[in-house]
Amino acid sequence: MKKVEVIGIKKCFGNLVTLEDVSITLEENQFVSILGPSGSGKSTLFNIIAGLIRPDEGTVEIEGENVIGKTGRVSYMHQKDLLLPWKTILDNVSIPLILKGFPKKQARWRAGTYFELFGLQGFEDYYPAQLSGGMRQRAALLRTYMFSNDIMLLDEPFGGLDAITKRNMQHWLLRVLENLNASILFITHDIDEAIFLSDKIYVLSERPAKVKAVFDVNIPRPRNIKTFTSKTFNELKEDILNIL
Ligand SMILES: Nc1ncnc2c1ncn2[C@@H]1O[C@H](COP(=O)(O)OP(=O)(O)OP(=O)(O)O)[C@@H](O)[C@H]1O
Repeated sequence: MKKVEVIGIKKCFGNLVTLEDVSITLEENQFVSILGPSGSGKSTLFNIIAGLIRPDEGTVEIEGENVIGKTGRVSYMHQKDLLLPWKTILDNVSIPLILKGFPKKQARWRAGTYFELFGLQGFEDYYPAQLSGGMRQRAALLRTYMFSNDIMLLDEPFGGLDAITKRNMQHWLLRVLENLNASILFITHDIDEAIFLSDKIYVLSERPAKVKAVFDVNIPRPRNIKTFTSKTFNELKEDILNIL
């Protein structure tokens, strides 16, 4: 089933054309990456899918429903999605449930049931500043997941992490996703990350961003450290590098 269908999106800011005829499809339980140069309009595309801004042309359908200008249907993690420093991790992660109307106690209980899966068990009462960068990102991802369990837009969630933590987070994310029912759109600048995580990769051009190429990632799951050195991985990487 199609979870998200973006059709022919065009977006200008004044005279600046950022997106030009962009079409993207996300199927149920798929992991789809959007790879593109800085400033090409990837975040703008997510803002349009999330209903935060309106395109000049084109439509966005979520499960067949037109959602232009409608928020609340997907969960969205921004590049620098900060946890509230004055709230504990458990309270931070409970926020979406409280916004949805759950009483505080029930929200905390429900959010708490995911702490083990997200590698945060035992840190419920810590404050964000007391956690490592990787743990903070896992908490931010869990909070995102609490918004809407099925469709997540992740805008470079590992962009600010060091190389080793980033690699660990990529492996962790794949393991977690095996246990969750989620369809994911993922923005990244990192070709290795896109191949390792995705079922499909859209490569965007420089601004105005158009879809330059679409690659299916035919690498079996579960994937592991050996994936990075496999023949299929490296052939695909070469194909993508040739396009960029
Ligand atoms: N509200 C706005 N008003 C005017 N220009 C904007 C607005 N939002 C974005 N832009 C411009 O549109 C272009 C695309 O921005 P966007 O943030 O979508 O790019 P991006 O591909 O996500 O970049 P990065 O990878 O660096 O985050 C940029 O040139 C940006 O300056």
